[in-house]
Amino acid sequence: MEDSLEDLLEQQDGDCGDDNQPLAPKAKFRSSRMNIQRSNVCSRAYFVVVMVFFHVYILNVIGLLLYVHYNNGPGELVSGNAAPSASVSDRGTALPHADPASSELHVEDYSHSFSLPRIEGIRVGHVQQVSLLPDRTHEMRTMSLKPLLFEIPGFLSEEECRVVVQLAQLKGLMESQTTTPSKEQEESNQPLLSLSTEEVFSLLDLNQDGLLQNQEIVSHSRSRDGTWLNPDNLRQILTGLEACPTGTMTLEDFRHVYDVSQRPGQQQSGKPRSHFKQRNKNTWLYQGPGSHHVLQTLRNRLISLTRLPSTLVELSEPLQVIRYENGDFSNAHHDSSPPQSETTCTHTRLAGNKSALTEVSCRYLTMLFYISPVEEGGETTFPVADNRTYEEQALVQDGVDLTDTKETCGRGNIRIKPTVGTALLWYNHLSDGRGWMGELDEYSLHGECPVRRGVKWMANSWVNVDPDHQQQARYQRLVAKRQRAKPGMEEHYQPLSHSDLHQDL
Ligand SMILES: O=C(O)CCC(=O)C(=O)O
Ligand SMILES: [Fe+2]
Repeated sequence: MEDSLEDLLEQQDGDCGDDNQPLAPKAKFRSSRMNIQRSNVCSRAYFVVVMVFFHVYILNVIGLLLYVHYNNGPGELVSGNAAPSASVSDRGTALPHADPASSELHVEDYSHSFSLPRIEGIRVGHVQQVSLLPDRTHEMRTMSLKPLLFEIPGFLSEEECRVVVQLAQLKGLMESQTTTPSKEQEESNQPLLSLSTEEVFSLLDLNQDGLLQNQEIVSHSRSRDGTWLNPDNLRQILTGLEACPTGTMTLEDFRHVYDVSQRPGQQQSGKPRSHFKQRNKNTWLYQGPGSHHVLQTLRNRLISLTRLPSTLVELSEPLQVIRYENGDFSNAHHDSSPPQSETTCTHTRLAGNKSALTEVSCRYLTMLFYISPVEEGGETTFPVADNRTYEEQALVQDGVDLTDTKETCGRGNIRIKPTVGTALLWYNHLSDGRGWMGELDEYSLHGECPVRRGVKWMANSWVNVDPDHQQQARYQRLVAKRQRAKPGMEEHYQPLSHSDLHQDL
């Protein structure tokens, strides 16, 4: 009986085909037990279990691949060709276009996949090597963590700086000046800068066609920061414009609306007037295809360094070039605005139905370039960088106002000397914790100390992002659609918002 069982087991073992060696007689019984176990291993149930695990594993791998695909793919659709991390070629590249077929997708279907990379600061003083040019690396030093601020010496060569200055001079600069309003001015609601109605009209009329268009007025939303037109003026002018049957406003129409908006008691906002003060001359340089290769290079380096989607950068404001003369300065301010339900971003306004809301600048990050040597003064100050807490009231201590760079420049936490070719990069907003732009980083407060000797040239590159990512997606879809509707326009393509209002060089 035992023999026949053993025979049977040995036969099964043989079926497995892995051990047909003759066994020594003493080991025979033990070997039979082992054979029983082996025969279990080869059973159908075991085979089924292995196959189930195998299939589950394969399904997991496929699921993971699909997840990665759908998280990257649509992001690129909205964002265009993300530039390769910090290694972009120094030549200007063609403007990437959204894939027409994919852009038919519903906005909400892919809005979750937006993501804005951030450079790691590690700690103050940390230096990282970045490769922006094929033949050299740059050192990027962390200056503060609140805000996340970096300094990159030699970001531009001296020759590139000269080109940018010359392009700005060729284009021509516009005066930008605000003065401290006196108490009486505040009370009587006089404009911050006494400009005649004709002068205000002319400043607003960017294309100088003798008519004001809606776009021209809304592009001045920066006046919310205290330049020569305050938000109440702006709202009243916009309302007046909307009432014009032609959709444009002549000087006569404007005179009526503007003069009324200047009368005491007409200011609707109860908010205190901004104390932002500045004096400089500035202009805007388009950086898209067809522009000077140095301007394109600059933008490509920004994309490369920040790893931001290139379309996002390409749809942002043009390069602002500023000239500060002796005594010129800008008081401490934020370049961007806090996300609020009663405001909307200027740059995405064309895609929105939020025309009743106040338009504000939405700038995820600032890149500031020093493009000339400065003999003395002109430092960039970050008065509260890396402070333990931020409180607006604490900015004024013992009668000393830290936002008043004219008086208190030396007291700021960080003061950066302008060195030709150096770039500063900082994030104006925190992350929302989901990879998109969140709250305004209050610590990004900064200003410019008065130029004491010589002239200072600098440039600002702002990357515009709408905190409402669906609105940003709608805007980018609209631009892509407009591009498709104008085949052959690629060579001369300009972003819809700001560049439409500034002549191309
Ligand atoms: O010139 C500087 O150092 C700062 C300028 C600035 O903050 C600005 O233009 O927004
Ligand atoms: Fe600024």
